[in-house]
Amino acid sequence: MTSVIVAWQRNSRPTGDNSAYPARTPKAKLVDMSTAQQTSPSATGSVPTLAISVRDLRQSYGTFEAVRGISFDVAPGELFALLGTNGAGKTTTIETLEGFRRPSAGTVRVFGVDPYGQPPELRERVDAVLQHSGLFEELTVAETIDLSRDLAADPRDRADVLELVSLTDKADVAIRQLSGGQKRRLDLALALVSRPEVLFLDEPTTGMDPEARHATWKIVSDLVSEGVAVLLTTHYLEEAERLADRLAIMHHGEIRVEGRLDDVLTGWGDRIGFRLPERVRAEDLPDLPGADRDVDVHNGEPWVTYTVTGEDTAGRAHRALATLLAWAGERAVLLERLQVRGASLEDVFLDVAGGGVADLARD
Ligand SMILES: Nc1ncnc2c1ncn2[C@@H]1O[C@H](COP(=O)(O)OP(=O)(O)OP(=O)(O)O)[C@@H](O)[C@H]1O
Repeated sequence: MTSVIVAWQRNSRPTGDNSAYPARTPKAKLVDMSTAQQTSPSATGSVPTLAISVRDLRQSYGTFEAVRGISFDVAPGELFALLGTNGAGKTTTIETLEGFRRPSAGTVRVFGVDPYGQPPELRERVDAVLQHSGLFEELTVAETIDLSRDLAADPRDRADVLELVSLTDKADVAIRQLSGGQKRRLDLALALVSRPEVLFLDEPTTGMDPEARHATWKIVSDLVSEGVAVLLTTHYLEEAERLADRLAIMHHGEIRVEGRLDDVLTGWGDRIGFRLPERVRAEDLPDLPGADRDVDVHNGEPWVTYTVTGEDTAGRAHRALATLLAWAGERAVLLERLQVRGASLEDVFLDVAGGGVADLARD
């Protein structure tokens, strides 16, 4: 009985729910991960090729609409990163996919099945690292893992799981004595015990030191290589850059940008930047063909950025740079710390957070 409570608590949201939680029950069926995704039928009897499918999802808390008509898919062996500003609706989306909330409108499917209430055919195949883990503070690490193992049909060995997350030397330590980052690693360990085919990771590396974070990235990429579908939310953009096959950026409940990282960054243009020379006024800077100019303050210094977007970005950035260098040469102006670079995910994110971006790179 205790183990059921632990598993339920570990996957539950503590407050403010808008629907009753379905209690988790012990897992009973053995799942062969190598074949399950090809052979498990959907509710309609067809063989779904998508692990996760979200269509026109809307989710409201009372009169407040937290998720406003989003759609995306995740295939087996793919990691999809859901990024976004605070309160954008990422956790709400994951909780809906986990089966904790019924959509206000639209549909969500996991292997073709409606996840609401965590139906038995999905319990075997899905696990999560949620933002609020709900570990029992008085239990040891080993006892906690064992309780999760009791619920799994084909659990990983306790020693293997502990080694995977580098908690072997903490096996006999009580949860209350773990650091925040160690607790997060234990959360991940618990999600790995049951060998899930779909893994929801809601800010899984928050509180981890850089080494633990890198180790977690390796674990997650190995899982994806083995065919696991992962839906990740994170505020660490580097994490998304390292792990994501595709990503979406949410803002105010909507997906504003979606696509493969390379496509998104290419669509966001190239940047030519330099420190504003002392004897040049911002209004005296040249207009460069096909480039938008912006002057602001970076690290306390005036900084000029020309952004080139649209068709043939590379060619136009090249021509803009040539024009700029000719202008500087004619005036004997030195362009300090001159740089030409592609857009970063941070550029895209900040544009989205600042509003005013057009949807781009949508599949
Ligand atoms: N139980 C709830 N009752 C009412 N409003 C809620 C509830 N849960 C979330 N919200 C609101 O819904 C919006 C989306 O919240 P959500 O937690 O999904 O965002 P998020 O993208 O995960 O944010 P963060 O990055 O800060 O974790 C927020 O405005 C939040 O205040």
